[in-house]
Amino acid sequence: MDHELKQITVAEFLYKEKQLWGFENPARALYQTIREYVENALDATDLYGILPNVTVIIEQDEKDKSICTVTVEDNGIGIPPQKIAEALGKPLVTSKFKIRQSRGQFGLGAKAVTVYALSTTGSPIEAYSSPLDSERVYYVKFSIDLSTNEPAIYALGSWRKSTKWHGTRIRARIRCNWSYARSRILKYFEMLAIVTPYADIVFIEPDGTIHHYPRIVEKMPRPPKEVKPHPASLEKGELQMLLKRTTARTIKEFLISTFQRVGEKSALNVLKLAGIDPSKPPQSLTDEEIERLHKALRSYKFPAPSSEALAPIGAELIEAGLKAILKPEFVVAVTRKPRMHSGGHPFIVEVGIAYGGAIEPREQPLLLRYANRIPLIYDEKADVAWKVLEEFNWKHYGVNFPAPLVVLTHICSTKIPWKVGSKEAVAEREEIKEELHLALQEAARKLRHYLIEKRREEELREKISTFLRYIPEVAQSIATILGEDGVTPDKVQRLLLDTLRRRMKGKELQVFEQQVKNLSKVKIEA
Ligand SMILES: Nc1ncnc2c1ncn2[C@@H]1O[C@H](COP(=O)(O)OP(=O)(O)OP(=O)(O)O)[C@@H](O)[C@H]1O
Repeated sequence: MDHELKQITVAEFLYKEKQLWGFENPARALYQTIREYVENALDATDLYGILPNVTVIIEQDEKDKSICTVTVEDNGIGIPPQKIAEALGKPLVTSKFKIRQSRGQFGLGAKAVTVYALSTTGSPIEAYSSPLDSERVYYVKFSIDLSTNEPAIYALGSWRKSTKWHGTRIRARIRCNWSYARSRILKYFEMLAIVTPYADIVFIEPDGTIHHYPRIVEKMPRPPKEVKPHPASLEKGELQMLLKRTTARTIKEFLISTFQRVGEKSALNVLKLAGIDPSKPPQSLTDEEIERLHKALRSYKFPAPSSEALAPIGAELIEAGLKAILKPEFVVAVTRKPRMHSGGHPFIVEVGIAYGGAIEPREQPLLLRYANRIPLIYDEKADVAWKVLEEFNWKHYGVNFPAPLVVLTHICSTKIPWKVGSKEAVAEREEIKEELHLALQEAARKLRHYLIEKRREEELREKISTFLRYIPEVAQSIATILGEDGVTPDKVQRLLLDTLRRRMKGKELQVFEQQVKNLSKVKIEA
């Protein structure tokens, strides 16, 4: 039997399996290209405490409308000159293999665009970058050599800067379908503006139409900190790798220096549980000992992981974003406390609700999903947030459909359990599902309270207006019946209103005064 084995490079894999990375057709590929570049632009700014300015331009070829050039510019930290081609042209190279929340996670996004450009138009990518504090701008024109998995460089250059700009500008020429992708891309920017109200984003369509999402707040969420791994979060393979690489002299020292939440006492307890001598060198552990250590780390009750590596958006910013973009009459947001999923990965769930105002009534709530501040647009029904929303009973919260209701969900974590590499749906994890449900309940309770108040006010308005409708007539009749000098309908009306006023207080009085104003207006006009 012929059993020929062949190994392909990661670049070739990206080339052959485009659909896994969101490049399955020209419309989706255009959207995915924008996403990958914009998310890199935001990671290069807000993760480092820089208020982002991001410009995105799509141009269509004059002769062939199915070819687009996408340009994305940011004011981020830039890429060191000698690393530009590698960062954007060598698969699995990333600065984000850290335990800290970021939009990027795999080290593949920009490379998937490079490969897609190569496979559809054959064009290289052009990148300009000026790192923070650099006097120069660096230019690289590159692609990927599929057979070696290395960047293929076509041109290099650098020059002195004439402005203070720092950041990265990247340009890709790809096969696209602008008219099919347009609505999704616009939705993406709108969703992005909601959770990034501290960014200034400009998007220019091929016909020159400019969409500007201005910065509406100057305050940014605190950038997340890099932390050590939590001992319960590791797979056995990862533990093996760390044991191989460590410079610690004993296994006890290894545990204390490698992980968060492990001190002298817990290290000794875990090693006792695993039956391993604390003075043993880490590299000398047998496979069986590693297995026992892994089990002991998983079962030992360590304190919960630090949430410093997470950067939730915060209720205040979510509310500001929802208000600015959707113009609702009511908005509320909830940020839950940190928890762990899949053993030891910390996560935080946030939920926002916007109701009424400019929101169109729909048969079901409009769901806006986010993970690590990335808007998620495709594969809605495969997402854990969709499941939670589907099972939610809105009747308990006084909402009857059709209703003008938008629900925003945000999951942030040092490790988002993505369903596939294109990062469009979050997999179901019991802990995440539970938190989403609790956050939704908390926000929906506030909506119910608002709706009850609103209904009460409407009833009150109705009651008072019925009252007031008859007052001029009654005043007129009383004045006529009394028929005394000086008892005018006006005087009687004022007397009646004062009597009513004395019996009211709070909201009731407020509504009454509003309606009295209208009443006298009608009279004057008449
Ligand atoms: N605009 C940018 N500014 C600064 N650095 C950038 C920029 N774009 C890319 N990089 C660097 O290039 C690296 C690789 O980017 P790439 O999009 O391939 O992967 P990633 O963002 O790390 O992960 P993912 O595949 O999940 O998106 C990034 O980790 C970052 O270090």
